[in-house]
Amino acid sequence: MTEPEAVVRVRDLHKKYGHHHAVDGVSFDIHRGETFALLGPNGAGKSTTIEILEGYRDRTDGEVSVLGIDPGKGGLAWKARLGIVLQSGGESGVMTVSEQLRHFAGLYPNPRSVDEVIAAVGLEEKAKTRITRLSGGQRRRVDVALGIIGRPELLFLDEPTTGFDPEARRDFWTLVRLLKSEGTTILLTTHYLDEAAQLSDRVGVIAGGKHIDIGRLDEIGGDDARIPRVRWRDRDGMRERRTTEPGALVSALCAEFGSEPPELEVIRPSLEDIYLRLVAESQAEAQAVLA
Ligand SMILES: Nc1ncnc2c1ncn2[C@@H]1O[C@H](COP(=O)(O)OP(=O)(O)OP(=O)(O)O)[C@@H](O)[C@H]1O
Repeated sequence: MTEPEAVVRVRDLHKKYGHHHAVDGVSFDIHRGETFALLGPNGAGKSTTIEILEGYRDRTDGEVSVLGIDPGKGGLAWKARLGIVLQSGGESGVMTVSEQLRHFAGLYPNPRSVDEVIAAVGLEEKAKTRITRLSGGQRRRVDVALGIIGRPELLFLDEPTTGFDPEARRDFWTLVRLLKSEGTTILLTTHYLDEAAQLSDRVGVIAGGKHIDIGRLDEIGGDDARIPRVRWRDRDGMRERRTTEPGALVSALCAEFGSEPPELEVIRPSLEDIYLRLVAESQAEAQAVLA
C-alpha cells in the first residue's frame, strides 16, 4: 500500500514563550483530503501550533512542512493555497459582507464565486449589510466565508463555530462536508466534541503542550475506553455494568425480568467521554511526576 500524502508534517515541534513551554514536542501528519481535529483543553497549545503552521508564528524547534514548504519561508503563492479562519476574526467593519468578500476574492488566483460563498455560509440576507451591524455569530460566518473564498487546498478552522446557534452549526457542518468532498484538507480545532466527532477522520489530543494520543475516530483512546455500559433499573435502584457484549447482557436481563428491564439503556462512550478520560489521565500523570 502506498503511504498517504502528508499535506502537513510536524515533527517534534517546540514553542517557548519566554520560559513557558507552550508546545513541547508535538508530532503529527495530516493526509491530503482528510479532516483532522486537534483537540485539547484551554492553553494546550492548539492555536500556537496552528499559527506556526500558518506561518504567523516562529517555532523554537522542530520540523514543519505545510504543502511541502516550511511555513517560516512560505511566500504569497504558498499562502494563496491556504484558507485561514482564526480564533478571532480580522475582518474590517466598514465594508459590507459582499464588498469584503469581493476584496478578498481579488487577492486569489482562482477564487470561488462571492455569491456562492455568501449562500454557503447562509448570509444571503446580510450580503449588503455592514459587518459592524452583524451579530457575533454572523460575523463568525463572515470569517468562515473569508477562509474559503480563495478555494484553499488546506483549510485551518480554529474554533470556527464559536457563537453559532445550533442551526448555524449544522449548516456549517454541511459546508465542511461539501469542502471535504471537493478534496479540501482541513485542520480543525474545537471545544465542541460532537463537532469533532461529526467532521473529523482522525483526532490528535494535546494537553500542556504535549501529545497525548492520535488516531482515527474509532480508535482514539484505545479499545478499553470504548467499552459500552448497560444501565437498567431493578428493585434496588439503578444498575450499570461495562461489557464488551452488551447484546448478550440485554438478552440475559430480558430473560431474567421476563420483559425489557425498566429504563434499559446501552451507552457507548462518546468522543467527549473518551477525550475527557484521556485528558484526566494525562493530568494525573503530570501531577504524579511533580509530586
Ligand atoms: N503570545 C504569547 N505570549 C506568551 N504566552 C502565550 C502567548 N500565546 C499563548 N501563550 C500561552 O501559551 C499556552 C498555549 O496557548 P494556546 O493559545 O496555543 O492554547 P490553546 O490550546 O489554543 O488554548 P484555547 O483552547 O484556550 O484557545 C497558554 O499557556 C498561553 O497562555
